Amino acid sequence: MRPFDEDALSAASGFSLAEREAVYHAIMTRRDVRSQFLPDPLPDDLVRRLLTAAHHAPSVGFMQPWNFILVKSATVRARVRDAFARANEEAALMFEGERRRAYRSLKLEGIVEAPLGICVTCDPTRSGSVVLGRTHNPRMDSYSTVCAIQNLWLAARAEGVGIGWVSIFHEGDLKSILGIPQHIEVVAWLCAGFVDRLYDEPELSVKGWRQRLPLDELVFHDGWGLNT
Ligand SMILES: Cc1cc2c(cc1C)N(C[C@H](O)[C@H](O)[C@H](O)COP(=O)(O)O)c1[nH]c(=O)[nH]c(=O)c1N2
Repeated sequence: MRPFDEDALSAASGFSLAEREAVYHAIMTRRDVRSQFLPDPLPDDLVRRLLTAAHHAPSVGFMQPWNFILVKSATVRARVRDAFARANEEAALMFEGERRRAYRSLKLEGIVEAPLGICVTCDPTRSGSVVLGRTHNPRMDSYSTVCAIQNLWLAARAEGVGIGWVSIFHEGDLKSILGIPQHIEVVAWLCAGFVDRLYDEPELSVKGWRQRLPLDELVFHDGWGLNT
């Protein structure tokens, strides 16, 4: 049986206790940011570190299907915000009564406030039509792109940069504003900027929209629904 004392763990993983705790600290305190962005531009070398973290994500067949469109232009970001506003009004109408009122009270983007927008895309043709690991599920390239986004999000947390993922768009609007070719999938619009404070819990939770589910209700053993 392998020993699991502190020294053995550090030796085996190459992470000291403080480094292991730092990984969990980034995970637990990462937040989706909508309204706390500071206007200061992000230095290019910092943005480069975030993109490098994203680019080291796992990807199906190592296809690396992502691209990152960096949008500093206030004019372009205003057009993206207008596209959000149109889609968001449609979204509001999908909820009824009190829930619609609550939805409308939420701030769900910081597209203009954040000094940088990062549109993350997925190119399904990046490594040919037959991709190792994607042969029976075509969505694996999108999943890979999401892994890149999560890497970026966690690295950003450690750098004091807030990230807000905005998904309330017609994809065609973003493609048209940014000149993205038809065959490329838009996976995310990320608002990025320095923050000096973050919510301790998800903003949707703090605002009473929805609470974190108990982990034990989500874990099954040896088959669906088997959690005894
Ligand atoms: C794929 C996807 C898409 C979106 C999001 C997330 C993800 C993963 N989230 C953020 C989401 O609301 C948030 O992650 C959860 O509420 C949990 O909060 P924390 O991220 O832990 O702060 C999000 N938030 C928002 O205000 N507007 C949006 O359009 C979206 N879209």
